[in-house]
Amino acid sequence: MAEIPLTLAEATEKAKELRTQLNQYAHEYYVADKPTVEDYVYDRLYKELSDIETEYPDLITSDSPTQRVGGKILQGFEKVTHEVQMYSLNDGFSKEDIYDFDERVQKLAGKPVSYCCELKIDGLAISLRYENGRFVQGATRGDGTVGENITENLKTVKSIPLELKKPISVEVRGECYMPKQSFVNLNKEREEAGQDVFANPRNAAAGSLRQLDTSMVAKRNLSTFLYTVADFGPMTAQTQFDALNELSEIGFRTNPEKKLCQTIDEVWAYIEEYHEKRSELPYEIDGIVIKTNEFTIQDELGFTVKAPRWAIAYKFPPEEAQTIVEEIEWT
Ligand SMILES: NC(=O)c1cnc(OC2CCCC2)nc1N
Repeated sequence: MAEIPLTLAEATEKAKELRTQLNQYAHEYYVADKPTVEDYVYDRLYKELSDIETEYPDLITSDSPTQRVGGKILQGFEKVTHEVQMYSLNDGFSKEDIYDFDERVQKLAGKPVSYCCELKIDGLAISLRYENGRFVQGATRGDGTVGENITENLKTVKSIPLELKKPISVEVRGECYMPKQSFVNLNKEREEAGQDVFANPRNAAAGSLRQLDTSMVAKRNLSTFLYTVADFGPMTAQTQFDALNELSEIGFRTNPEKKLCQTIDEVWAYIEEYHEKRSELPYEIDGIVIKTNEFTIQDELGFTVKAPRWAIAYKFPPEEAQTIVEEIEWT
């Protein structure tokens, strides 16, 4: 039976209800990795909202899930200057490098230091700015000072919230990456279409975010892990570990494998643990990032021109990265 058309007032109310419900389901699926409904439930509500928006285009809002599919053809990417520089990391390649780092930090800090250890996601660094809870700008790292405005492309990345859980103004940074399985599927498609394949998931993510057709980006199944707060706004975390939890509380996807270590021996054990586990992860990592946990100590130690003195990236031996992807291709 044909639905009786809604009045504008009914449609306005219904659209708001559907948006809230759909955005909650999308958060559970793409951010929390804990979906509570089957896809068909989401799809049915999505169609209901899409039909209302077709009937009443004025009801379309920037945080409507229908805006995630892209559809804009960009002319190019404008430049963005990062108010807070996006630093890179000094690298370590051996156990000795990591223990030397600990010695330097303990000496500079002049007191016991705890470390927040994080998997080093092998993707593309991005910066996201929110005003009163709304996503207003997304940019690449570029050279650390000037990056490219890729806001429209990032709006199609489902794990990036268009609206935070609190109406706060913050700037956060993290990694945009392509999951291993999505990488394998994309290369299979490209091979069948006679196109060049991507060498690795990082290149595939970078290539996807450079697309000028935003509907292409929407199809690439990119995801994110956020790990830095550049502008805290009203956020209160005093340590890196708490900041990661606070990022998650306001709606961002953060990596669940983080560990707070009280000694460098614990750090080294964590490095060995994930050197073993990396092939089982659904995304590529190229090492482990070790950060002094307390922000007071980070402030004391500060930065060199390019990188913080209070962090180091332990890099896994590169040759294994290739094997990991080859193994995946045969599954
Ligand atoms: N690829 C990563 O997963 C990653 C990269 N960088 C950082 O922290 C840097 C950022 C600026 C100072 C410390 N953390 C990470 N987890």
